[in-house]
Amino acid sequence: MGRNKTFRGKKSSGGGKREQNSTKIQQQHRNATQKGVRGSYESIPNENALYEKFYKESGFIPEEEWDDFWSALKRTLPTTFRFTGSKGHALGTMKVLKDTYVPHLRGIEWDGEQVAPPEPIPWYPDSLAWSMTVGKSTIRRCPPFKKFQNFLVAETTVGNISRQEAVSMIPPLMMDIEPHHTVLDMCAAPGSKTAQLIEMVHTGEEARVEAATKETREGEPTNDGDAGGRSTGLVIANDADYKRSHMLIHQTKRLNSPNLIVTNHDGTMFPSLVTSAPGVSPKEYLKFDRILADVPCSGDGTARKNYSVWRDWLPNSAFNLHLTQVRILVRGLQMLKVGGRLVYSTCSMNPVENEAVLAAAIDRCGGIDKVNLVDVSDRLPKLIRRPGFKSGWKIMDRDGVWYSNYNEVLNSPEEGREGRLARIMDSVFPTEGGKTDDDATRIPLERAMRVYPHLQDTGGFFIAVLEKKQEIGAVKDEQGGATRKKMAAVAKSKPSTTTSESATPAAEAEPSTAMEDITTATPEIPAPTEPAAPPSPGKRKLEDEESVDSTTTKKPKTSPEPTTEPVAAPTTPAKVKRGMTPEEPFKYLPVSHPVLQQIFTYYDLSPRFPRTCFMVRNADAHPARAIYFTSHLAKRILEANEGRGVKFVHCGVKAFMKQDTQSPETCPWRIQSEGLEIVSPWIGEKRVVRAVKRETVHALLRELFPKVGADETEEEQGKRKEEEAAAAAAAAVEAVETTSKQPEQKPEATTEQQPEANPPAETTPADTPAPTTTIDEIRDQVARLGMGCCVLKISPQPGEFTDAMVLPLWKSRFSCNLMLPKDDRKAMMLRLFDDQNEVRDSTMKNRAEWRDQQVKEKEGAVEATGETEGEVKEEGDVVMEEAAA
Ligand SMILES: C[S@@+](CC[C@H](N)C(=O)[O-])C[C@H]1O[C@@H](n2cnc3c(N)ncnc32)[C@H](O)[C@@H]1O
Repeated sequence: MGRNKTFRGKKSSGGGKREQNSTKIQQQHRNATQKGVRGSYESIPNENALYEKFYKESGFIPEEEWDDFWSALKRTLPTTFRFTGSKGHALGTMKVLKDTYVPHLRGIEWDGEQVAPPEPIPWYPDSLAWSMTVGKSTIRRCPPFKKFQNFLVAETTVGNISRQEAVSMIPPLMMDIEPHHTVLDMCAAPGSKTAQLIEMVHTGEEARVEAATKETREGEPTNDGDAGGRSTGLVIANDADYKRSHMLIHQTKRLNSPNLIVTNHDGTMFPSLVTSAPGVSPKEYLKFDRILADVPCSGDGTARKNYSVWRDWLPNSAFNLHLTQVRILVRGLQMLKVGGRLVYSTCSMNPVENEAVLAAAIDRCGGIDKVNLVDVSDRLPKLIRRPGFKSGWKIMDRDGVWYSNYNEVLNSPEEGREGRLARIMDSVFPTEGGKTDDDATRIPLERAMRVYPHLQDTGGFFIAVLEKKQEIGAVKDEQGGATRKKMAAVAKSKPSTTTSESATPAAEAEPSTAMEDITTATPEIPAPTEPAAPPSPGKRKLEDEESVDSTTTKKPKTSPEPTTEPVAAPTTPAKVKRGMTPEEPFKYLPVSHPVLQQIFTYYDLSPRFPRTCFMVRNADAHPARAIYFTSHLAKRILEANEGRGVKFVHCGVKAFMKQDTQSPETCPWRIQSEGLEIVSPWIGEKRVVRAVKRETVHALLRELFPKVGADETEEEQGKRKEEEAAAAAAAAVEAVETTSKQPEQKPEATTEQQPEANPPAETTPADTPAPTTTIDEIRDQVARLGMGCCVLKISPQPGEFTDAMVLPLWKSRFSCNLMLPKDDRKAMMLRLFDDQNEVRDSTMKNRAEWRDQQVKEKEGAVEATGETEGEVKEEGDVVMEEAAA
């Protein structure tokens, strides 16, 4: 790295004179990108004269590579996906792909052509990310691919696989996250990278927890600071858009991380978070070990999947975003610990949004003595990339006129400065050009990484790793220079009609305190206002969004004017827009709370388990429905910042849910499947069922209510049928609730580029005979258990499973039931047993007959679903209702 980049671009015509052909180009562009054109990707021509001119004439791409670059940009992007979850789990699922599916997908010829099987992405560690180029129609019609697709869909639905663009996976890999790190993801929605960050914080956790549980259990006091082997780090995922911050919750939910907080703030003014206890003076503030600033950008590197780039791309989109990008980066650097790392990334290839942003932000923070770029050229050696530009880039305006420096802009015809050029700041131009390589003040911009579509058949991307060397102190004022003042005045007098107004607030609107270093300034939090309406133009096309919205032409919502006033502790939730729900408060339960005590006793929970981290979401701190678990640090932050106006949107994993029970000896708090991995290592043997056999798991998956216990008397049979009918009714209501609870936004799993939305089990005839299975191995154990919730622990054994597993089980009087969502059940049957059969409910017929009889007897007085009234039904779990004892 380090070669000075030269550009072959057409020389600027002096003072920015309009090129002769600019009007023609503009007209061509307008014709090709008529506003309001809607339609499928295929119906939009992959043409945009200005876009082509910009990249061709700029010289960013070496001439000999131009044809490859340009044709790659026009090709459909390969489908790429990543195995998610804890590393052991992800590796296990990946192994199924590798060993079971890929061998059957090799050497296939379809419609007279060789079809390539999926391949691991060469630079992604442990082969956990894969790519495939096979077309949709082949997937739909070619049986081995169709079967493979069923596997992909099932695993994506349950969250073991995430579709994510290959280049988007790079920034987290550059962050070197450790399990104790505090991490901030400043612009996080929809959350593909947040998911990676969370996975990284939890690296090695399973083994650490297992080791911790093997330590002496008896007589150890509850230790508040002891995480029982759990990771002590934290991820704060933030997005300025309220709705999108909720997409983050959906996207990260499957990871069940108690070490995650979701916030909703404008990243340019992200509030300083207090970590010291209330009343402690001086206050202590959170600084981050790692920050990701995956900022809003023009997205011109996403043209292969985002047709709006072809339709709408204009060079001035980048000018509009540049200032917001600089501000987000500067704010991130302020909040970074000395020695900490910040990764800056965009899916744009334009230096205005990349190198120019880095140079401006580093300059504002005091130069490379304070913040420098890290040389990561030895990282991910199989990733082919190009170095960042040292200098030499030029700026093109919307008429296709090139400018080499800011003077050319200032000296351009009057109409330019007052109108079409008003948003060009001097910081979009190179500043390092005059410096030699050994100049101690030179910012080594070449240490950044540029990824181009033609290099490894990906999208375009930009990544830079920054390290904070010293505290920053007060940052330079962006309005300081005379030219900038002039620019700001122009911008102020002439409100923009472009799409990025709120993304580029006039410089003077920014509260200076928000830009001061938090070690030297009184931290301020913008007063609670309506949920921040973010600058939308930079919203990168979601990996999961296949809607046809433009990223560059959408009229943004207006951001509320920020205020620098310190916030008096609000007693009521912030006012919210219609249709948005105010967040419930987070209230931690004292260990002595009778409900917690009941839970601890019933499950014989180890005293080593961090008992102080259970909380509820209501102002009365009343455990009415759900009890959540969070990490210690999340608790500290939520409590220390209560009443400071910080917009916490989400935190905590549901650990226990309230269940209606008629039997007094049954604990009404069942372990929620989300919290199973957290709680199960610490519960006592009296609520554990142990198994090793594959057939036991298969039988429990295939049969909804396997019978347990001895032969029943007639009276017992009646009771069992009563229980099962109630359970079936509950499950029916649950299914309805689960469907209606789907969030509005599509999760990543349900995209157009997703392997065909062609649900496997419903539409695919079973191609495997129903095996004979039995739960004999656990029948007696289950029969001896008291009714209610317990966990099934499956240990690895030669010839059976190779990995340990834990599953939630509900023991009724005469039957048991794996409390798994339907999708999880199906995915497991396919993954573990290659079984596409429907789940069986052999008691259904009996129950239906019995219920009909009851209904007749009561003259229709009892509606099946009415029997579940008052019961808590939670998304994803099959709720079991106990029969009256
Ligand atoms: C490129 S997307 C982020 C993609 C995300 N990192 C991922 O991997 O899924 C940019 C995001 O920034 C958000 N955004 C825009 N302006 C922002 C601001 N001033 N502060 C914080 N977030 C902002 C947008 O709502 C959008 O969700």
